[in-house]
Amino acid sequence: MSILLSPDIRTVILLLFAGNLLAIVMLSAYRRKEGLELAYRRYIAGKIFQALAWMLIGARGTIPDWLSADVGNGSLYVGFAFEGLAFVLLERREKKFTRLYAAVTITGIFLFSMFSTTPALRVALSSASVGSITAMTAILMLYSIQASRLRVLVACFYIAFSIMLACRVAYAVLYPNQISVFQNGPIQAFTYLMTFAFTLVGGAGFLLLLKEQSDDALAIAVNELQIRETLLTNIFNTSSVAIFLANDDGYISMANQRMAEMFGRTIDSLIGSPYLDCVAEAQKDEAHDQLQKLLSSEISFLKLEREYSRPDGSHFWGQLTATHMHDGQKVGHQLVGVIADITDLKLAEVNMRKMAHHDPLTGLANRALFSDRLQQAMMVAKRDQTRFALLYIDLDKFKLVNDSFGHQVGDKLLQEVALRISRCVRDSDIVARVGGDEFVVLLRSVNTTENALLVAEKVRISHAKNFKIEEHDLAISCSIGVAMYPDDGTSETELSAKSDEAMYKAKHGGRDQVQFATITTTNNSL
Ligand SMILES: Nc1nc2c(ncn2[C@@H]2O[C@H](COP(=O)(O)OP(=O)(O)OP(=O)(O)O)[C@@H](O)[C@H]2O)c(=O)[nH]1
Repeated sequence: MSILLSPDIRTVILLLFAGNLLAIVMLSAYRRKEGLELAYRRYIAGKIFQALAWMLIGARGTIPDWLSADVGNGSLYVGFAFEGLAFVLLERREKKFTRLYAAVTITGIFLFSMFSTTPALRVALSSASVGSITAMTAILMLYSIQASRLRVLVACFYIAFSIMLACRVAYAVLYPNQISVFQNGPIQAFTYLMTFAFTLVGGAGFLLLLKEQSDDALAIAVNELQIRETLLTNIFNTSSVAIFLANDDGYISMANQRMAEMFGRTIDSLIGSPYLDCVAEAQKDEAHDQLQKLLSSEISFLKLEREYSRPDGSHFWGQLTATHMHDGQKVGHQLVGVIADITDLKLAEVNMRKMAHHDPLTGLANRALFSDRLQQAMMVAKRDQTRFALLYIDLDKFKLVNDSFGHQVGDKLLQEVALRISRCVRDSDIVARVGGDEFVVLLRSVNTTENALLVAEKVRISHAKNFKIEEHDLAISCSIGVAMYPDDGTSETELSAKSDEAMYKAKHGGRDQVQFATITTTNNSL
């Protein structure tokens, strides 16, 4: 007991040195959480400076006095400043605190070097500086954003230590002859033992607070993960697109409700079945190759349009977006696929394409498509040195039908006429509607004027039978102009102009007849 009350001060200083040294060793092995490194490094630095300080102070008498007193005390302030800063930085990583601690420490060092002329003044100045730093740390910890119980407790220790140091300052000022650094006695013993206890409590407190911060961060991370999981589950379950996971054998391991609906199957029947089973037969080989590339990481992303099949035999078009995923050793290679049903889009696309090239009333080719086919036919005929015929057909007095029975009847008549003309020619020929009641026919397979006349006459005669439109029995004839490639022209403009000219010849000749651009043929006689 007597040893406890009057320990040798040098021994206690040695203990303080050793205690700080051990704290450094222990802390170096501690694994801290990311983001807390700055506080952790400051604390270690604090312990290094404190160990150095106690070593220099303890060596008083064996090393130069300025080194022991000035550098030793300076190191002590810096050590406590780093330690205090570490506690503050655990929660608030702000530069202003570093500046605050630096200012107080530098002031302490300056005052000590200027005014520590007597042992008592040294004690007073040293205690005042350390006390100010620890008091500041306690206040900053208590004013933290969320002071936990542990933080308040550590701050209380700091306050107690500051109060003790304040008492020591007062004692040194009041009784300057009774105090110096190495003087033995109960007050000195109490001071140093408190400092030792404070060192232990501070170290344990810091580690616990470090752990508390890590736990809090972990709890926040877990909470965020749970929120994300809930969000992802909701997206997965309520998505309007099919979402699935497939393992490295291409077997589906997870599928959402939309996928089951899209494929006309149950989720249970999808899970465990090969993804390729869902692909339409015609695309299976290609899909297999792409799946292999994805699963072997040859490609990491895939976006394409694919035809899928359902167990009832029906098909639909889907846009597949697939990504390759590798999740450590747990699940290995995985494929994440998203399929959007684009069947309606595809149909609309087909219709749009058709509308761009076809006459909406009759379904025949329009002028653009006809022109394209005519160009092709000219190229082929030029290369093969063959001929072909172009018919220009205009209905006779069609206006009368419109005027007498209305446009609706006129439209239906045009549809019927389109049908009759189409039936007179081969599938390889092209029939187009290029104006109100004007049609053109490209006879690819006809290379003599005789044959051209035969087909043109067939078209003309196909109009001889009355058209039954609604309750009306309509008679309508047509005038046909024929141009031959290359005899009448070798360009679209020339051929069109010549067939048009021939058609007008037929109109002027009394209608219901066929006229050639360059040879005169009176059809009615045929
Ligand atoms: N019902 C209907 N009529 C159309 C359409 N496009 C044009 N027409 C009409 O078709 C008629 C074409 O008349 P024209 O070729 O000028 O003259 P026509 O009465 O046939 O007399 P000719 O050609 O001289 O024998 C006009 O009355 C146009 O308004 C259409 O899509 N539907």
